Amino acid sequence: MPSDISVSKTPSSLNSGGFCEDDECLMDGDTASPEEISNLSGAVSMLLQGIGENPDREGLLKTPERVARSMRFLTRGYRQNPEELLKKAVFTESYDEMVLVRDIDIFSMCEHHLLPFFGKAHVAYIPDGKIVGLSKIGRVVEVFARRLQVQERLTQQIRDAIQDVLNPKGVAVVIEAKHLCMVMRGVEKLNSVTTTSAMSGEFISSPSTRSEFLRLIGA
Ligand SMILES: Nc1nc2c(ncn2[C@@H]2O[C@H](COP(=O)(O)OP(=O)(O)OP(=O)(O)O)[C@@H](O)[C@H]2O)c(=O)[nH]1
Ligand SMILES: [Zn+2]
Repeated sequence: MPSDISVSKTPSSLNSGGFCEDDECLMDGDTASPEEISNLSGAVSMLLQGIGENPDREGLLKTPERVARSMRFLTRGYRQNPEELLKKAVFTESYDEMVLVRDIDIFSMCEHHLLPFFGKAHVAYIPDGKIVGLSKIGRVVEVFARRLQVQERLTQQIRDAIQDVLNPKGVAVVIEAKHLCMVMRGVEKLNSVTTTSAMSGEFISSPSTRSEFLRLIGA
């Protein structure tokens, strides 16, 4: 097992819900203890042996720890609280037209094969007295994307978090993504793109609002 493991945060920075409480961790930090990295590295080492590799050959010596840290990064959304993130930048404003953040890059991992899916998210809401800092929309997308996912659930979780914190007149989320489990293995459909949507409030009740949103994202 690697002996030179440094950690950016101790488990004591986690609250009772398992989420990080301080700002750095809420945004980007990791909370891995040496023991967690060590356990994960051990599992990767077994995986290497399982595919017939020799984890002790030179090129693979540091791979278990690298993969452990990489997996922690790719799943860091489990340790971040999306609602707390959004609440950090909620402002009172009378603006009541649609706010749309388009073309947000997403990288997630399918829970079936642990392979990436990636693409764009488009997120809109219609404020009802409260707006949110624009970057927080991208951050909330990131929190849910950095977990093992299916695209449908990812889409709904983003909608629900924004709806719950802002209580706006409506939220709309569309995700367009390419799944590597359908591209580099399995059915091997290189150009397939999956689109999912989740909406609430006026995006459901008002066909013109929904159409405006779909037109603005070029759907
Ligand atoms: N609905 C949905 N399905 C997904 C997502 N990511 C991967 N999948 C699918 O999950 C399914 C798992 O099906 P299984 O038959 O259990 O697994 P498999 O034998 O590896 O399937 P193939 O990919 O068809 O080879 C596959 O159809 C994948 O395409 C996602 O985000 N949403
Ligand atoms: Zn998959």
